[in-house]
Amino acid sequence: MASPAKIGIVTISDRASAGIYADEGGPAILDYFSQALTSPWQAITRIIPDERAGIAQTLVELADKEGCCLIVTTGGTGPAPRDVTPEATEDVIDKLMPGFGELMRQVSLAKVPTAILSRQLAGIRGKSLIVNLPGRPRAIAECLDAVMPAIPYCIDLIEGPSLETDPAVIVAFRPGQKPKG
Ligand SMILES: Nc1ncnc2c1ncn2[C@@H]1O[C@H](COP(=O)(O)OP(=O)(O)OP(=O)(O)O)[C@@H](O)[C@H]1O
Ligand SMILES: Nc1nc2c(c(=O)[nH]1)N[C@H]1C(S)=C(S)[C@@H](COP(=O)(O)O)O[C@H]1N2
Repeated sequence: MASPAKIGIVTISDRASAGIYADEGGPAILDYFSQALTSPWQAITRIIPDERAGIAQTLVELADKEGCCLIVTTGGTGPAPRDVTPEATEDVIDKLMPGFGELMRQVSLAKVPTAILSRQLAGIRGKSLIVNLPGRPRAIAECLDAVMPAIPYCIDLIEGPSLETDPAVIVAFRPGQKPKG
C-alpha cells in the first residue's frame, strides 16, 4: 500500500511558539484536512517564531527531508515589522503560484476589509506546494475552502501523491475527470 501523503502544518507566531497563548491555527488546519481528505495522510506539525531564517529552514526541512507534498503555514503575512512569512517562503520556492494569494484575498475581502493587509502567497519547492494562510484562526477555513478544489490537481502536476477528498466537504477539480459525488 502507498505510504500516506505527508502534509506540513506550520504555525508561525511569536506568542504561540513561546506558549503565551495556545496555538489554535495548527489544530484548525489539522481539523480541516481531517474532514476534507479521504486518502491516507499524515500531519507533520511545527510551531515556530516569526524569524525569516527559521521559517525558511523549517519549510526546507518539511519539503526536502520529510517529503511533504503540501505545506500550509499560518501567521506572519501582514505588514507588521515581524511579519516575514511571505519573504521566507519566497526564499525557498522555485516557482511562485500567484493565483492562490489572489483568490484567497478576494474571498477574504468579502468577510473582512483588512484582508488586503495579508501578503499571503503560495509556491512550489521541488515536489511540495507551500501555501501561506493568515494568522487569525477563522481565516483558515475561509482561505482553504477557496483554494482546496485546485490543490489535489496541483499536487498531481508536481508528481506528488494523489489526494482524494470527501465531495460532501470539498470537490477536488481535475480537468478531464468527472467530479466525484
Ligand atoms: N496560532 C495562533 N493561535 C491563536 N490565535 C492566533 C494565532 N496566530 C495568530 N492569532 C491571532 O491572530 C492575530 C493576528 O495574527 P498575527 O500573525 O498577525 O500575530 P501577531 O499579532 O504578529 O502575534 P504573534 O506572532 O505573537 O501571534 C493575533 O494577534 C492573535 O490574536
Ligand atoms: N480570511 C481572512 N483573511 C484575513 C483575515 C481574516 O480574519 N480572515 N485577517 C486579516 C488581517 S486583520 C491581517 S492583519 C492580515 C495578516 O494577518 P497575519 O499577519 O496574521 O498573517 O490577514 C488578513 N486576512
